[in-house]
Amino acid sequence: MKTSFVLPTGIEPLTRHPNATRPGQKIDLHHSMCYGCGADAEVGLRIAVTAGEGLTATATMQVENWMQGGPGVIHGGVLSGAFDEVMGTVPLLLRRPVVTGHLAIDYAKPIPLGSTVHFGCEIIGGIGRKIYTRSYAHLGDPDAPVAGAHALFIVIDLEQHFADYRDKAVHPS
Ligand SMILES: CCCCCCCCCC(=O)SCCNC(=O)CCNC(=O)[C@H](O)C(C)(C)COP(=O)(O)OP(=O)(O)OC[C@H]1O[C@@H](n2cnc3c(N)ncnc32)[C@H](O)[C@@H]1OP(=O)(O)O
Repeated sequence: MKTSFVLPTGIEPLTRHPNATRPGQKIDLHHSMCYGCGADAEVGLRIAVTAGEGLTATATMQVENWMQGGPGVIHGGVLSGAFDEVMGTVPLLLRRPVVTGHLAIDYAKPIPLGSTVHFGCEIIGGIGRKIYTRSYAHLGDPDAPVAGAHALFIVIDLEQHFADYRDKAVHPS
């Protein structure tokens, strides 16, 4: 798939944490009100990410009517959010909390409402606090991708990063 995302030189391989989610198991939620994965979010993608071997994962998302952009197809921003969620979850296999620094999406085919989108994702490697990932999406045939993505995630200190915003957090009612 065509992309203009350029990986830097010097990326080093990373190692799965010994206590990471086992292959075939669902990777823990960010939190239950997360737009990407939370079961309690008022509006959300409700994506479940399953750990694969090594630093890989898979996920699925149902394309619901509220996700419409062009007539009959998913909005590009929704798909972008889905890639962000999938790729942002995989670093949990390293047991390192991250936020997105840079996200790049390649849209190859329109995705119809009512589809099930299947995602594959892997961590490419890292440089210091920078973790590089790639992902692709298909509608049932992995040899026919409909979109792809790359992202740079930055490892954060979880408490410090959100310290100024926690009083705004919403909780399940
Ligand atoms: C785990 C908890 C639950 C999280 C839910 C995850 C949901 C899915 C993921 C998301 O959607 S997260 C939400 C969207 N992202 C953000 O809100 C992040 C907002 N940005 C920031 O908070 C800061 O810019 C950031 C923490 C990413 C970086 O700030 P820092 O001050 O910690 O680090 P710095 O700016 O020094 O950058 C660290 C390295 O990354 C590089 N970098 C940062 N942003 C970059 C960028 N956009 N492109 C390329 N490189 C970038 C930067 O050049 C530097 O490289 P070097 O180490 O080589 O000097």
